[in-house]
Amino acid sequence: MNISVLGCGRWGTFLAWYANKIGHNVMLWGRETSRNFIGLKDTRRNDYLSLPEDLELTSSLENAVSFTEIIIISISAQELRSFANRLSSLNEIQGKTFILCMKGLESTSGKRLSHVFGEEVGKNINTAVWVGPGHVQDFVNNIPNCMVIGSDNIEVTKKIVQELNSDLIRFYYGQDLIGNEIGAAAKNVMGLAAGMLDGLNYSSLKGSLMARGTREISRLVRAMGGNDVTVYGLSHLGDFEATLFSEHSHNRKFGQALVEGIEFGKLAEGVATIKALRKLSIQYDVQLPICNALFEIIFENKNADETLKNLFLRPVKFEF
Ligand SMILES: NC(=O)C1=CN([C@@H]2O[C@H](COP(=O)(O)OP(=O)(O)OC[C@H]3O[C@@H](n4cnc5c(N)ncnc54)[C@H](OP(=O)(O)O)[C@@H]3O)[C@@H](O)[C@H]2O)C=CC1
Ligand SMILES: O=C(CO)COP(=O)(O)O
Repeated sequence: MNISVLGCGRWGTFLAWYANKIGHNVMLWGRETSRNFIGLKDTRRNDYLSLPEDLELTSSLENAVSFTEIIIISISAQELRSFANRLSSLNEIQGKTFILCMKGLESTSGKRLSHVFGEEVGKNINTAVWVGPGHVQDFVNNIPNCMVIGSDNIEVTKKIVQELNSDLIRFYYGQDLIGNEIGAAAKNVMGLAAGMLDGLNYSSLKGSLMARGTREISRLVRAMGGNDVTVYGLSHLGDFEATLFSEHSHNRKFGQALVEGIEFGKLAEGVATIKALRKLSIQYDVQLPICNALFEIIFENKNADETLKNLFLRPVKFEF
């Protein structure tokens, strides 16, 4: 079938490459002035992969939307609202299925991305999310992984999975949008913490971070009406290897660079997500001590070593 991908950064370009590889006709959209887009047009490659000749590139949003019934979006999460607003002016979006391949929450409101998208584009469209572990560098070397696709409509979820499943990506049907979206966004925040631990020579603490981080996020998901078990699935815990341990993770590298006093220039979604989680922590009256410590380090310039060590001074409590 025809598939369009909107967003030609690291992940969007991979998604287009993947959809083409498994047999779909693909159109990849990027902004006309985008360095990513211009580079792809000129060389048909980026730092990670080469695009086959039959994959179409366009900078016309109208063309990309008219091309297909299934449209994948992968841009910076904080830009989704304005981008969705732009899409909402196109009549062609009516009745189509959009798949959000992003990991974040709106930093000013704490809203999930499917919520933000729905607010801007209205009701007469289907929205799904596609999250879970995976780095371009691994997939293009034929190393498979498992991911999850979820929506509010199981028939929509099944149809997307049927079109996108392959021996490179095994999909599971998501059953809990709240858990999948909060989990996917929050794993980036845990990735920032992991990078700080690496930079401070406390890498051995990453096991504890995994145990206490999942617990903290599962409390929030439950308070928000989701299923706390989802946090232990592919969208959160299942993504820890790719984020807390991988040399490819931008969030982990951001955290490490921060404590080493180096600037990290690439998109680390977890940074904006920390602000969203702080809002949700207050709104739902759930304590998020790890996220809170990261807020203090990143936005209040507190000393990372001391602030992380302070987590040890909290009162003793039951594990579960
Ligand atoms: N396993 C997974 O599920 C993975 C998911 N991701 C997620 O994918 C998302 C994108 O990450 P990544 O590709 O690494 O980021 P990049 O920075 O590489 O790409 C971001 C893209 O967003 C585009 N963009 C930004 N603002 C706008 C806007 N207002 N309108 C249209 N396009 C815009 C940029 O355009 P331009 O080219 O013009 O700069 C760029 O192409 C993130 O949410 C990330 O968490 C990332 C990796 C793996
Ligand atoms: O989501 C990802 C892996 O699943 C990518 O993580 P980073 O954005 O930290 O590189």
